[in-house]
Order: sequence, then C-alpha cells, then structure tokens
Amino acid sequence: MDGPSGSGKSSSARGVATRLGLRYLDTGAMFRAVTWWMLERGVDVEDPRAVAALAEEPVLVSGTDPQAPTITVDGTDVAGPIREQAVTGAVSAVSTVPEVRTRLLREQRSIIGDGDIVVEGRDIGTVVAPDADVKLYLTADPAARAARRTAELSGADVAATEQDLVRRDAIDSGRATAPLRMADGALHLDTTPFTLDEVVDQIVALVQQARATTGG
Ligand SMILES: Nc1ncnc2c1ncn2[C@@H]1O[C@H](COP(=O)(O)OP(=O)(O)OP(=O)(O)O)[C@@H](O)[C@H]1O
Ligand SMILES: Nc1ccn([C@H]2C[C@H](O)[C@@H](COP(=O)(O)O)O2)c(=O)n1
Repeated sequence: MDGPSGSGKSSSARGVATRLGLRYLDTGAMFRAVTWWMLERGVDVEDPRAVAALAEEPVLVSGTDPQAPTITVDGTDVAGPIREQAVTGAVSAVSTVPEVRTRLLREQRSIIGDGDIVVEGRDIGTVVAPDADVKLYLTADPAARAARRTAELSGADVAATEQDLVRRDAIDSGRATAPLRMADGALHLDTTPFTLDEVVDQIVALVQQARATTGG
C-alpha cells in the first residue's frame, strides 16, 4: 500500500491486517527511526554523504502486530519520538539517500519474506514488493489530509500542516531513487469521501476478490 502522507495508509493497513489476521509493517516508521538516530547523534541530515556513511549503523527492530506495532533503535523504543516535528521535518531528506534506502529495502524484504503481511510506504508496489498479491495506491485531497493530521495534533495549524504535506509530497515524488508513484497493476483508491471503516471494508473486499480469483 503506497500513497502520500495522510492519505490513510497506516490506519487502513492496520485495519485490514487486523481484519484478515495478517502482520503489518510501517516502512515510514523505519525511515523515521533512522532519521531519529541521525538527529540524536548530531548528524547533518541535509548532508547526504554524512547520512550515507552511517546508514548501516542503527540497529532497527520492527514489531509487526497490527494492533500494537513497535519500533526500536539500538534497543530504545522510539515509537513516540519518531512522530515529533524534528523527525517529520528531516525524514524526507534522509529518505532520499540511496544507502539508507538500500539498507532498509534489505530489511523490509526480509520481514516480508515470512509472508502474510500488509506493508505500507511510498515504494512498496514499485520497488519493495512489486509481486505483491494486491497493490493499492491511496490518495486524498491535500485539504482532507491536512484536516486529518490537524485533528491528531492538538493546536496544529491546518494551513501550515497542508504546506508541510505538500512539501514532503514534492520531495517524495521528485527524488531520483524509488520516488512515490502508483505501481503498475496497482488499484487507485481516493479516500477523500470515505470514512476509515469504509476504506478498510473496500480494501478487505478487494483482497477477498483477489484471493477468490487466484485461489490464494
Ligand atoms: N478515510 C479516512 N477518513 C478520515 N480520517 C482518516 C481516514 N483515513 C485515515 N484517517 C485519519 O487520518 C490521519 C492520517 O492517517 P494515516 O496516519 O493512516 O495516514 P498515512 O497515509 O499513513 O500518513 P503517513 O504517511 O504520514 O504516515 C489519522 O489520524 C487517521 O485516523
Ligand atoms: N517506503 C517508504 C516509506 C517512507 N518513506 C519516507 C518518505 C516519508 O516522507 C517518510 C515518512 O513516512 P511516513 O511515516 O510519513 O509514512 O519516509 C519512503 O521514502 N519510503
């Protein structure tokens, strides 16, 4: 499941995985965890060579229970800190560094290799798992995405949130390695008019349809 920030990937992926008894992987959390580690060490995250030199250093562990996903770096639980503004502001820059992507791609494929999983990010259908049984590309209008995000963060400003989303969209879609794109064979779901429950229902129906077709 791919799509821009705030399109509903994490919530929908967790809902679908829970309903279907599958595991769940938030690949954005992995990029955020590496970014958090770089910031903690005072690495200049705008310097791709500095980031690349340390890309293999942090030890990440991702828990894949959709009802209680976890992420640790060097044994520290970073589930909270990786959602803070400092990380959100820096993560797109760190994600453009090929050495970071190569390292995380290896770990994502290793986790996916155990099967039965819903994975969400920006390049899952295009790069990480192009042979996935079902590929989805979620979108929503920027205003709806900003309103959703603002509702999560008390005191956040809708216009500033929308501006930040659009800025990250541009970096994620414009980077040379694994840019955000709809994968070949992916189904596009615009979540703007739907509630989260409606989106989960639609995706579960698509998965069941695909399973019926392939006998999987
Ligand atoms: N269809 C929906 N209708 C209303 N709110 C939604 C819907 N889908 C998700 N949300 C809410 O929008 C917010 C953002 O959703 P979510 O974190 O799932 O997006 P995302 O695409 O994973 O974003 P990111 O890539 O930044 O992690 C959450 O508060 C979530 O509860
Ligand atoms: N497969 C992925 C997942 C995430 N990223 C980058 C780009 C995002 O701006 C950032 C944070 O993701 P989020 O937590 O907002 O989903 O991580 C990526 O490049 N590839």
